[in-house]
Amino acid sequence: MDYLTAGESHGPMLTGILTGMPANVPIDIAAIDRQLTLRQNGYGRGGRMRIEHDTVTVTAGVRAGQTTGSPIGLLIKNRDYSHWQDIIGAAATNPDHLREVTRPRPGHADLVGGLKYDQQDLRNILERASARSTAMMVALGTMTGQLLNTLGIRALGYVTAMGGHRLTAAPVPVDVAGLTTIVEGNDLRLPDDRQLAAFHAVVDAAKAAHHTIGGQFTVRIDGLVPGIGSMQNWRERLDGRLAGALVSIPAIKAVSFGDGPALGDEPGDQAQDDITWTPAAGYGRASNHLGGLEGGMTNGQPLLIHATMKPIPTQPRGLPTVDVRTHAAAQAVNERADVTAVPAASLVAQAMVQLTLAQVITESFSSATLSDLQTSYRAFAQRTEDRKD
Ligand SMILES: Cc1cc2nc3c(=O)[nH]c(=O)nc-3n(C[C@H](O)[C@H](O)[C@H](O)COP(=O)(O)O)c2cc1C
Ligand SMILES: C=C(O[C@@H]1CC(C(=O)O)=C[C@@H](OP(=O)(O)O)[C@H]1O)C(=O)O
Repeated sequence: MDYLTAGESHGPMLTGILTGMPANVPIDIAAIDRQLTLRQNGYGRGGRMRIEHDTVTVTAGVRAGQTTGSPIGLLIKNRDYSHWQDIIGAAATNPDHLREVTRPRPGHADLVGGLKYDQQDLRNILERASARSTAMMVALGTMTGQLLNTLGIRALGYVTAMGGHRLTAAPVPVDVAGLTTIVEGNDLRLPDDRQLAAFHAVVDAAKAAHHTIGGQFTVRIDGLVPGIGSMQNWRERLDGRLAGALVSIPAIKAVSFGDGPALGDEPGDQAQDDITWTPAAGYGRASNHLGGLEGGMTNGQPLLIHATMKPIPTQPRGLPTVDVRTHAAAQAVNERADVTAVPAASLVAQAMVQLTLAQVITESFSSATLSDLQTSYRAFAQRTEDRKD
């Protein structure tokens, strides 16, 4: 399984291609559109999200609601393109250099991308570096999530901190199924909606002060059998693949598992998860400090992955920079921007986890068709289950 996207932020559309999906997987396009809407709806997002109404069109690989095993083509239109087609359309000449960017924004790809790709108009860099592409990642990830659901695997991304303000209590439901209703029912993807007003106030204060905020989120995955991933070679370690996928999301600067950085401070005997066994449940764990991963493999506990998003780099006041035409000191261009996008990022991370797990699982088990995959996955699960007695 592999996937690619193409598309500029203000170009006509985003394009996605997903190869390696088994045949005969039921695809619910309306459910993908619901996730696209959730990605757009986070409190603290900027004016662009009032222009777009993301929906996906499936152009290949799905027939009558089921995958055929062929490459899947997806597209999401950019409504904003109607304002940009004379500026960045493939045939546009833009003789008046409208919306040209020569004052690169610190924290963005603008400067280094311009140097690397030898572009005088840095818009040619920022258009592609923009996190607009994450809309397509959510469409692709949700589609692979529908495959994972058929194996009993469910993932959920939710927010735990914004602008230095943290959730004050542990979330009440402790499984993905219970958490999903709460998380998808509020506009900050919080697992405890009683704390929504306090988080809204943090976003409002940032907006009023004309600055931006980042935060932290968790992706939890339930239903994975032990033994997904491998300790054999570094490329096969699931922790490495998940971490790589998550830090590839724009603005994600740290990823950890289980107790994360706190593990470095804990005494050794309290930082592991004691192994238990009962005739009814087989192997179990007394805790989940390690977030469900040992030796680069799932251990049957829920996966708990945490990530940190830096504050949105575009600043309403424009940070100090240099004009690339003159090398004179300048104020960075102020593109329209979000105050924060941590809720959206938590959903993008959920999608990246879904894509990564679907890749690893289809690599590990026979997967030409959904029934091939279900048969070989269940046989593997059964073999490890049988070790209970
Ligand atoms: C969902 C989402 C929305 C974002 N919105 C903005 C934005 O409105 N303005 C901005 O400057 N950066 C935004 N970013 C972050 C930038 O895209 C990102 O910081 C930039 O491309 C540089 O990448 P890096 O931070 O990984 O180095 C957003 C990121 C995500 C995931
Ligand atoms: C378009 C999206 O996010 C964009 C990501 C982004 C950036 O620099 O990453 C900058 C902003 O774009 P614009 O300048 O058009 O307002 C965000 O709105 C999206 O999430 O769909």
